[in-house]
Formats: sequence, C-alpha cells, structure tokens
Amino acid sequence: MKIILVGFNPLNLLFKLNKVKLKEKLKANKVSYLPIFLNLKDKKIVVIGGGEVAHRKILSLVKFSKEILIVAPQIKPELKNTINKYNLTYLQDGYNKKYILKTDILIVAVDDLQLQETIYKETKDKNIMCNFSDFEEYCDFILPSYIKRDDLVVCVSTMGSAPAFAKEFKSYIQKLIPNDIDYFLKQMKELRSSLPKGKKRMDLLRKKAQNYISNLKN
Ligand SMILES: C[C@@]1(CC(=O)O)C2=NC(=C\c3[nH]c(c(CCC(=O)O)c3CC(=O)O)Cc3[nH]c(c(CC(=O)O)c3CCC(=O)O)/C=C3\N/C(=C\2)[C@@H](CCC(=O)O)[C@]3(C)CC(=O)O)/[C@H]1CCC(=O)O
Ligand SMILES: NC(=O)c1ccc[n+]([C@@H]2O[C@H](COP(=O)([O-])OP(=O)(O)OC[C@H]3O[C@@H](n4cnc5c(N)ncnc54)[C@H](O)[C@@H]3O)[C@@H](O)[C@H]2O)c1
Repeated sequence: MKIILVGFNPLNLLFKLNKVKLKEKLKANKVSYLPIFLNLKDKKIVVIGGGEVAHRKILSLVKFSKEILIVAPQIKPELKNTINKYNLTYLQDGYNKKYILKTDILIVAVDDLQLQETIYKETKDKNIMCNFSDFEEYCDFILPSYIKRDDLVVCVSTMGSAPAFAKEFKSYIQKLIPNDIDYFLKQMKELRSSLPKGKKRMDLLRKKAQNYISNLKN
C-alpha cells in the first residue's frame, strides 16, 4: 500500500498505517507500532474504566493533555484525587456508545473482556484511535513506558512483548540522565530560537550536542 502524505496529520497517518497493520496481521499475525508524537491539541480523549490500569494510563496522559473524560461506575480514591488535581471530567456511569461518538482517542480499561470486545466492534469502523487493555490485537496504538523531563521525552516499548521489562528498563535509563539536562536543553532551545536558520546554526548546535554527550562520564 502506498502512503501519500498531503498536509501531514499524524492521526491520518496512523489510520493509514492501521490498514497496513490489519493486512499484515492477516498474513503474518505480526503487529508493529510506529513510535510517533501526537499533537493532542483539541483532541478529545475518553477513558472507559476507573481502576488501577485506567489510573496508570491517565497519569501518563495528563502530562500531555487535560482534555480527558472518564466513564466508570466505580473509581479508585487515588483516581478521584487525580481527577480533582488536574480538573478532569468524570461521569459515574457504565459504558454507553453515546460517550464515545465524538472521541478522537479512546482508552478502554475495564475488567470485562466481553465489554472490550463489544466496544471494539462498535469502534472499528469509526475514526477513533483505540487502546484496549486486554486486547493488543485490537489496539490502534499502545502506550510506552516513558520518562519526561521538561522537553526531553524518552520512551521504551517492547511492542507488547514484555511490558514489565519496558517499565524496569525505563527506570534503568532514568539513572543515566544527567542532572543538568534541563538546563542544557534550555540553553540549546534559546540558541536555536535566537540564531537565524541555516548551516551555521546547524553546525553550532551539532557541535554543542556532541560536546555535551562526549563529556558525560561513562
Ligand atoms: C508500558 C506500560 C504503559 C502503560 O500502561 O501506561 C504498559 N504496561 C505497563 C505495565 C504492565 N502491564 C502489565 C504488567 C504485569 C506484567 C506483565 O504482564 O508483563 C505490567 C508491569 C507492572 O504492572 O508492574 C500487564 C499487561 N499489559 C498488557 C497486558 C495485556 C496482554 O498482554 O494481553 C497485560 C496482561 C494483563 C493480564 O495478564 O491480566 C498490555 C500492554 N501493556 C502496555 C503498556 C502495552 C505494551 C507496551 C510495551 O510492551 O511496550 C500493551 C500491549 C497495551 C497497552 O496497555 O497500551 C506500563 C508500564 C508503565 C510504567 O510504569 O513505566
Ligand atoms: N494493559 C495493561 O497494561 C494491563 C495491565 C494489567 C492488567 N490489565 C487488564 O486491564 C483490565 C483492568 O484492570 P484493572 O486492574 O484496572 O481492574 P480494576 O478492577 O481495578 O478496574 C476495573 C474498572 O472497570 C470499571 N468497569 C467495569 N464495568 C464497566 C462498565 N460497564 N463501564 C465502565 N467501566 C466499567 C470498574 O468500575 C473499574 O473502575 C483487566 O482486564 C486486566 O486484565 C492490563
């Protein structure tokens, strides 16, 4: 399948790749996910479920968007605190199709596999990017384990093979990040925005990045 990019929109790209993904899955039963950074501005996110997994994913999401609606009959007290802290929207109710009709991104984290199947069937022909906590094969995207330090984001994924390893490896990488990284990146950002675009700026920034990395202790 040819992918033609006209006015780059990551969501469109993901939908096109998803078609490839489904075809490939039929052939080789193998899924691969493209790491990509989505612009969440004006995107509606709905999370169905309010247990441990939903809370973990919501904590991941709030670092990038607060436009989150949570629908569940019961939620954990810790999630209640997160909802208050970040001013998220909570609807105390069971799943209903009406809650997802205008959604761009949907996370289904209910402890009911039958319901996950039902929601998959109700969404598969719609332009909704979905993540199902128990059905990797239904996911349009999966969540990585990540570290965020201001503008630096480091993601770890195992493509679903070993989420526990992704989590531990993230902690291992975390220890390698220098303490002054935030300061260094701010300096780089300032330089980049104050100098005119072009070869001179590129050379300077490349050199500074190389020096910074080569001065790190192993
Ligand atoms: C990275 C992270 C992000 C996040 O969720 O925010 C994440 N899982 C995390 C932790 C974790 N998950 C599980 C354990 C227990 C040990 C184990 O089973 O390994 C632990 C470790 C723990 O809890 O300590 C169990 C589990 N996970 C999935 C299933 C379903 C299945 O396999 O069918 C089951 C079995 C349920 C069961 O058996 O009942 C599925 C997925 N989990 C993913 C992501 C996606 C693949 C990511 C990748 O591999 O790259 C994928 C495919 C879909 C998705 O969820 O997006 C987060 C770490 C965040 C952090 O702290 O840094
Ligand atoms: N993807 C992952 O990383 C991962 C990790 C561990 C477990 N899981 C799976 O995720 C699922 C959820 O696990 P958990 O630990 O969060 O469970 P949990 O019991 O803590 O929470 C389940 C939530 O689903 C809600 N729910 C139930 N029926 C609902 C309905 N009809 N509409 C809306 N919400 C409804 C409940 O109110 C509750 O808030 C389990 O099936 C588990 O196997 C996934």
